[in-house]
Amino acid sequence: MPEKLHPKIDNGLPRESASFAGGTLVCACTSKPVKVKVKGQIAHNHACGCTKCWKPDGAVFSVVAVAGTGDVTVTENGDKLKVVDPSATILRHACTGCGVHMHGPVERDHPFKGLSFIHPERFEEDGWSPPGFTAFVSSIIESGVDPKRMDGIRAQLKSIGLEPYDCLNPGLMDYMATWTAKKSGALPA
Ligand SMILES: N[C@@H](CCC(=O)N[C@@H](CS)C(=O)NCC(=O)O)C(=O)O
Ligand SMILES: [Zn+2]
Ligand SMILES: [Zn+2]
Repeated sequence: MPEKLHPKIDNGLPRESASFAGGTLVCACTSKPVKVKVKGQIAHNHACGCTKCWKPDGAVFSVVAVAGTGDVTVTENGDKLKVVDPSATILRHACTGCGVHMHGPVERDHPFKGLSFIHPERFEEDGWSPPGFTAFVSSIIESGVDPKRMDGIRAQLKSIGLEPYDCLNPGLMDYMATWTAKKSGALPA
């Protein structure tokens, strides 16, 4: 019996459209939903197993991607948003009505400064770039997943083509380490 990992990855990955030029993220409230416009295609879409990223009911993983913070604009009912943890790197703005995280800018000195984390499943439109890997897989245990299920879950992720990593993927880990090395002087800036 396969695990229910996330509705957008359990029945085949969503298809990217070359004509997708951005769209509108909408929260789950039936009245006065929060709307956030995103310009352009998203980047680094992935499944994330950490306890901090928003997941739909019943999902083991979140699906989360980034856009340039300058391309992300709250257009409706932004007064319903509240930052979940102001001390976190990602300032996750959650809807106080339904709990969906609508955007999460990184504003502090960090390799991801200037990027905003968003959940593309909340787009009204199709065509966004599908997830390409899975991050923070071991962290699902922190949400209560029995460690005995991990081998099966990792195998399932591999079969979907979402290579499981316990942190980020090698490309992003190298990018962050390069930023840190340039800051410390270990590599030339
Ligand atoms: N094991 C931790 C990992 C949390 C974590 O480091 N999450 C990553 C992936 S979203 C991150 O970059 N967090 C930065 C933040 O939460 O601001 C958990 O599951 O809570
Ligand atoms: Zn809402
Ligand atoms: Zn996460």
